[in-house]
Amino acid sequence: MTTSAAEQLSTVSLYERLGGSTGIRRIVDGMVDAHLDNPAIKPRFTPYLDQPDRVEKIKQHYCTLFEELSNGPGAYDGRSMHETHRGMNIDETEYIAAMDDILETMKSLGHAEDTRKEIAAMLYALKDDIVRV
Ligand code: HEM
Repeated sequence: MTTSAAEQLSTVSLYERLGGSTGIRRIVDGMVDAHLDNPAIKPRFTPYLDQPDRVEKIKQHYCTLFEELSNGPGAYDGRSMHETHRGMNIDETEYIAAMDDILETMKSLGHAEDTRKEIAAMLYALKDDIVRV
């Protein structure tokens, strides 16, 4: 009996499909580079460039968030999404721009469409804690 690609996919956890902790770090590095190159949201992030320690901490928090969302070993230990983004007055256009950066980074790293869609759905579920809070 042969196993279809869809059946094989369903047996590999999202965390594994992301490439584990190393793969997640690659996504986060690419995503931050993309944010810094994206005119829609770049000004939000450039002020942190002279604080490399803080950028590294934010990246680590992003990594643990992705690990937790994908049922990997990491547990998110940063501030809540609401607390982190409260007072920034982030609008929908910025939110979509950030999502696009993440999904385009994943695409360029070779992640399958199904995997990208799962991440998109997870991130979209966080929207109400990030936009206009
Ligand atoms: C796609 C949805 C988003 C997710 C999952 C997300 C997640 C995160 C995480 C995990 C942190 C680190 C929190 C910490 O270190 O305690 C963070 C920080 C930050 N996010 Fe977001 N974010 C999203 C969208 C956005 C958008 C759309 C903007 C603005 C355009 C934004 C601006 C920031 C800034 C400026 C920080 C640094 C805050 C600080 O350290 O003071 N984020 N975000």
